Amino acid sequence: MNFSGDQLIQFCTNLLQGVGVPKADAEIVADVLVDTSLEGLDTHGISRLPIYVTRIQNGRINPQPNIKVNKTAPSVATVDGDNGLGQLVGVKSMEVAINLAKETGVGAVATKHSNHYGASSYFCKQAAAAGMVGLAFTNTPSGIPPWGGRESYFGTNPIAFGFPGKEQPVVVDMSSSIVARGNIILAAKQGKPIPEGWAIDKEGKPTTDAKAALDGAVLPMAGPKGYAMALAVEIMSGILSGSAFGKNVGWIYDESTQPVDIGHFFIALDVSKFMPMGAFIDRMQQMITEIKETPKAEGVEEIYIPGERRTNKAALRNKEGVPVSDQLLAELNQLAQGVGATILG
Ligand SMILES: NC(=O)c1ccc[n+]([C@@H]2O[C@H](COP(=O)([O-])OP(=O)(O)OC[C@H]3O[C@@H](n4cnc5c(N)ncnc54)[C@H](O)[C@@H]3O)[C@@H](O)[C@H]2O)c1
Ligand SMILES: O=C(O)C[C@H](O)C(=O)O
Repeated sequence: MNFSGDQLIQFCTNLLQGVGVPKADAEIVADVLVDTSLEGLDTHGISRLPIYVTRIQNGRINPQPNIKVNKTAPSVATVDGDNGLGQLVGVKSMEVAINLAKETGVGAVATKHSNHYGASSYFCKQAAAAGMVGLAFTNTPSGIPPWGGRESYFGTNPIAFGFPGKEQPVVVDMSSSIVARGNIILAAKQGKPIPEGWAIDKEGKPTTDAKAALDGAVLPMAGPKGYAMALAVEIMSGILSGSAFGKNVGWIYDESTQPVDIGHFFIALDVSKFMPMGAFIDRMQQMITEIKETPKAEGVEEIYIPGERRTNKAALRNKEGVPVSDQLLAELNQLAQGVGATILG
């Protein structure tokens, strides 16, 4: 069944309020999740809500965090997320980075004691909408082995950038793994195999069995370069923030009640402190036009700018609604009924 963005935001907000998240915070988290689903990232949008809700219910995530901001220098702050929902902590942290950058041109924020924050692109778009270049990094439970190892150590650690653009921001957002683990989680849920080359099992052997891959490891993107990128992101978001890093990050997918202690890092750069915004946008537009005019390889219909396909998908889903599988719908409605929230559909 398809649901509109507004229906989904209302539903997610109610469900989160049902487990004790204050309305204003629930609305922020709902907006991140639904925006992600609208953009077609079904692995990181509302499909993640059941896990967040059950983690709140079993005391693993704090529904009412006291998020503390400590400004340590004119352009620098640290944030303690108090084990709140990652989307909320992420939005608040990027807000701090943007405000610092408005003053000094640059804002850098290291965030600790957080949770899985979903798709990095949201926070980068938040910065781009404020006329900033935005960067977001996060670690996540181990998924990638160090190059040459056969057991995972690093998270699937995404790195993301957002740049203001004429009609839409340019957003580069990618995990350090060959695919985000969300794709493997989804395949395991649906009982489907995964393509060769994505993962190894716990013995370090290549596997196409999604469940075996979740017990094993996801391979880094671009071989050793993905490993190097995962390591850099781990340092930025885990080590520099004072959060857990590597194997010490809690595994989100078990029934433990211990906080996972994920860390993030956010940077905002005020474009207007480098050049007039109009000049930047014109230069961006010239680059985009030149890229689009590149002669196409055989069989290619269009050259896309990073983030463009997600924006196109959002335009489509804003018209047609977001498809929600029967399985996810049943899962969400069961949770909603359990906490007395309005069901979807
Ligand atoms: N919170 C977490 O712990 C966590 C961990 C890993 C990934 N993620 C999220 O998972 C999501 C998916 O990550 P991913 O690595 O699978 O992304 P992806 O492979 O879909 O895209 C990676 C990048 O390549 C660009 N791209 C891909 N195909 C393109 C094409 N044909 N033309 C132009 N650009 C193209 C995309 O715009 C994007 O910038 C991201 O939002 C990421 O932040 C989150
Ligand atoms: O799912 C995770 O553990 C992290 C991330 O969201 C991913 O999809 O890789």
